[in-house]
Amino acid sequence: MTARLIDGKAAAAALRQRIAAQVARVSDLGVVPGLAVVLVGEDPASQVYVRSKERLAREAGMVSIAHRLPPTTPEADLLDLIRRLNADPAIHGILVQLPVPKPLDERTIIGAIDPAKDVDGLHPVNVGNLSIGGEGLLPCTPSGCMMLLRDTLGADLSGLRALVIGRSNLMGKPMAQLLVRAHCTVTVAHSRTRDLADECRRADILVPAVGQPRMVRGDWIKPGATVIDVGMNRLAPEPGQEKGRLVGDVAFEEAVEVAGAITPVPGGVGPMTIACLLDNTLTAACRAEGLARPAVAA
Ligand SMILES: Nc1nc(=O)c2c([nH]1)NC[C@@H]1CN(c3ccc(C(=O)N[C@@H](CCC(=O)O)C(=O)O)cc3)C=[N+]21
Repeated sequence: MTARLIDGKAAAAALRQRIAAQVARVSDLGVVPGLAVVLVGEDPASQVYVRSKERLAREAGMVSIAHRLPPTTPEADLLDLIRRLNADPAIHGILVQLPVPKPLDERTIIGAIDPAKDVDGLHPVNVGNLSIGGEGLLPCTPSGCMMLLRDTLGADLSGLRALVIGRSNLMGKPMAQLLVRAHCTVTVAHSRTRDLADECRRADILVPAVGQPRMVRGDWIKPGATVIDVGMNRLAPEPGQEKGRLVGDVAFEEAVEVAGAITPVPGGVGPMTIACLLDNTLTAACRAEGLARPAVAA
C-alpha cells in the first residue's frame, strides 16, 4: 500500500486565496490588516522565513513591515519597539522571529506583546485561552496541522488515538491541546519516553515535532495511520551541492509504504504555518476593528 500524500503546499495556497478575498472585503471597509515581523540578528534561515512571510502577507493584500535589528540589540530597545507596535493602530499582528540571539530572553519579549496582536499565539494569555477553550489566537504550526488532519480525515477526529512527539511551547504542547479539543485520545512523547516505537504503533494520528532527521521509521507506524511530519531538518550537502536536502522527522520512503496518509517535507506543514499566520493577522484585524470575519466561498 502507498500512502496518500497530503499536499500542504496546495492547501496553504487555497487558504491564502480565501484570506486574500476576505482581506479585499475588509479593505473596502477601510481596514487593511497590518503585520509587523521583527527579526533580531542575521541567521540565514530566519532571513529566508521572514522574507517569505513578508511577501505572502503582501500577496494577500496586507501591509507587512519587517523590522530587522542587529544581533547585539539591547533588550530595552527591542521592548521599546514592541511597545510602539502595540500602540500602532495600523499594526494588527506582531511576530518576533524565534529563536532570538543571546542574551535576549524569549519569555520577556513574548510577554511584552499585546495578546490581541500576538499572531504567534505564544503569549501566556493566548496559551491560557487555548487550554480553557477561550477566544485567543492559536499557534500557527499546530493550527496548520489540524487543518491538514481535518482535510484528510474529515471534521470529526473524535476517539482517534494521537501521539505528539515533542513538548515544545511552540509546537508539541499546543498541538496536544488542539487534539484534545478535537476529542482525540492524546499522548505526548519526548526524549524520556520509553519504547517510543511501541507508542507510535498505537497511534492513528502521528505528529513528530522533534528535529531529528528520519527518526520515525516505517515499522513504527500503524498501518493506515495519518502522519503529519513537523520536522524540518537540513542535511549536510552532498558533494557538489551547495545546500543540503530538507527532510522531516520521519523516514519518508519507509513510512509512505505503511501510512494511510502522510505530509511530505518540504511541501507539507511548513507552507501551512505561514498561511495560518496570515489567518491570525486577519482575525486580529477584524477583532480590533469590531468587524465580523467576512464570509467567502470555500
Ligand atoms: N515566532 C516564530 N514563529 C514561527 O512560526 C517560526 C519562528 N518564529 N521561527 C522559525 C520557525 C520555522 N517556521 C517555518 C515556517 C515555514 C516554513 C516553510 O514554508 N517551509 C517550506 C520550505 C522551506 C525551505 O525549502 O527552506 C516547506 O516546508 O515546504 C518552514 C518553517 C516558522 N517558525
